[in-house]
Amino acid sequence: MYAVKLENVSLTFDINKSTTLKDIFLSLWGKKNCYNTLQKRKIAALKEINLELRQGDRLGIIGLNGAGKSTLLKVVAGIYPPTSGNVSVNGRVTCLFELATGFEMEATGWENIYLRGLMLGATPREMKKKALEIAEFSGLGDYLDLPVRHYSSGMFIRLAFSVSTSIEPEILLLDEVVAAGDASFLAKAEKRLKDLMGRVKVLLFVSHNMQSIKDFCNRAIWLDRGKIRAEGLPDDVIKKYLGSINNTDKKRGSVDETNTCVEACI
Ligand SMILES: Nc1ncnc2c1ncn2[C@@H]1O[C@H](COP(=O)(O)OP(=O)(O)OP(=O)(O)O)[C@@H](O)[C@H]1O
Repeated sequence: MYAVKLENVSLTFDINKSTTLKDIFLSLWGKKNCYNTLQKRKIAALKEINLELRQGDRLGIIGLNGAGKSTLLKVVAGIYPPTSGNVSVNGRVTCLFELATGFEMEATGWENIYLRGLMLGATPREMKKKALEIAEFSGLGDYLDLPVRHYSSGMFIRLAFSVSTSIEPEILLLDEVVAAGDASFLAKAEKRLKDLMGRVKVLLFVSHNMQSIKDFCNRAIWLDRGKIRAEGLPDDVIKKYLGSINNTDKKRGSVDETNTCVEACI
């Protein structure tokens, strides 16, 4: 039985860009046609992705900036519906990205611990048992009695990270950039995260750190302009990816370009 299955999944973002003052000046100088006040663009973030993950699969997702890695995680999380294709997920999903979103601003830290825990699939009884441990890990002390609208962004992250990592996920979606609060919190957060990544059954892990991909994953895909360019064992996929970067580097002298497919510009 699969845990995650993507069949021919494509996702295109429609972007409407208003004409700016700069565009108008450029059009006056004949540098740009500015008849349309709204320029329509399509960004093909994912193109015909096929993927099947089972228990024990720990998938590393690599690729240049803009290749579609985070979008892929968001499609699996159900945050973005695909433009075409099918996404099926069997199991409790925990997302460790965009941690600071989804709080009830008028509710206290304690109340948000319960609400988030329930949203992540824990039962009320489980949450009663876990709440104290979560509160302790967050280190937020008396702040937990206040509505979270009084929190700093670092405090949000502490709270969200503490809850999300205390509920045992079946499928863990992780974007490497988990800015987990200040230095004092970061050390214990990293340890907890590594423990969780080590024992979770199904992992989708986006990272630019190739060593982390090798350490935590047993499969990998290289996304290139929204398409899977290579898949297989992490070592092999990383070799292909880094090889292509070196080639591009030699040809162009730099690789700091984005890896996005802007399909149409009307
Ligand atoms: N909400 C959105 N609206 C419009 N375009 C988007 C949106 N989210 C992502 N994109 C576009 O989709 C493409 C893929 O973005 P994505 O964030 O998935 O890339 P990434 O591989 O995660 O990049 P990075 O390594 O820089 O984090 C980019 O061109 C980005 O501009």
